[in-house]
Amino acid sequence: MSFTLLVLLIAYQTRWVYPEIHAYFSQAGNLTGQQLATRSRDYLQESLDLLLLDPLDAGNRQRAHFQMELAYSLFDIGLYRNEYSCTQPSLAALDELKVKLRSGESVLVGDLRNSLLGPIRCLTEIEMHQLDRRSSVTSAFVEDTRRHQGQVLFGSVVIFALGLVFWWMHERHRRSAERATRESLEWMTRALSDPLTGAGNRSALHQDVLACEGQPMGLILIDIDFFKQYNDSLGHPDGDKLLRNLAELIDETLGGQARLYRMGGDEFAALFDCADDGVLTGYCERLVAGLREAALHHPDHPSAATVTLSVGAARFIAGQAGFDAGYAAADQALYRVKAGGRNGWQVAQVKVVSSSDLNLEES
Ligand SMILES: Nc1nc2c(ncn2[C@@H]2O[C@H](COP(=O)(O)OP(=O)(O)OP(=O)(O)O)[C@@H](O)[C@H]2O)c(=O)[nH]1
Repeated sequence: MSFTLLVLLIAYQTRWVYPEIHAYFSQAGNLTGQQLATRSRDYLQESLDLLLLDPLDAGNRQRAHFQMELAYSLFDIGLYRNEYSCTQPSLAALDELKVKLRSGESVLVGDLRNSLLGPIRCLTEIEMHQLDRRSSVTSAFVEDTRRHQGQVLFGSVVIFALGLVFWWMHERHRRSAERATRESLEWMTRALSDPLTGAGNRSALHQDVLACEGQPMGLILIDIDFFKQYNDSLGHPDGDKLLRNLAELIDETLGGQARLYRMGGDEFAALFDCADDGVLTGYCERLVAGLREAALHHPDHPSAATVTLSVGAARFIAGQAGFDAGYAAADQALYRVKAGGRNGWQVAQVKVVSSSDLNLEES
């Protein structure tokens, strides 16, 4: 936009200002009219000087005649004849004098004054008038140039200001778009995460599985044993603290390679790329070992002094059907651990050739 305005300003300058400048300089009459009159007057002055020196001397008369011819040719132009009334009588007086000089007729000093001083006065008048005209043309040109410069300066300032305004509007728009994107990202993150532990929620797990469509994945379901008793004995705030600590512990234990989710209550899930059962077994063992090492005190555990977990795991091919089957298998494995007295882990064997032929087998 600013660029367009700048181009228009330049076009205006080229179209309107420069032709005006040319027009001023092409007024040859105004600019040279004074010079012709000056030169013509000089020739007449020389002619007068020669004749006053000795009006009878043939050489003087001849040279004076020559000077008069020169003066005459510069004096006898349309501009002077049309605009200055003294021109015609002056040319006539010069014609008369030239005839006298050519014919050898005697020329009186009084005649000289009438014949030459008149034209000299006329030329002086023309000279003065042309000078005035030239200076008025020049000052009009200077004034117009100043006005145009003012217009260009004003235009440039306006264009600069418009540029600033457009930049500011663009910047404002960009910032508000950035803020909206950031807010919607934050909102989406909040919508997909558990506010207590910061882990993902059930929707996030679902979304992540679908994003890995077709890949072999591992799923571990983790449930705290006797968490109700923990809460009852230490209170819910401590129960919350345990949930947060466990989320961190599981994350660290799995080496940050698994994504962690809180499925609700005291149940967590871990999801990771998993090409074979060895990886799944390895993760379960690391979990149990990590928890044992942390030795988190449980004041009301019926069979242990520390917090224990029940873990069920399964492999599956990512996708809706594969996940449903894998989740059900891991959940059943977890149930079997609970039923078997808790504090342990089990891996459900699932055929993972394709999502259609997933098949549960107990490990
Ligand atoms: N502190 C706290 N407790 C919660 C939260 N969500 C659920 N609970 C509690 O977790 C407990 C879950 O109880 P149960 O489902 O019986 O599980 P459990 O006591 O661990 O028993 P088992 O799993 O059979 O060993 C309940 O007492 C819930 O009140 C929470 O966000 N914070």
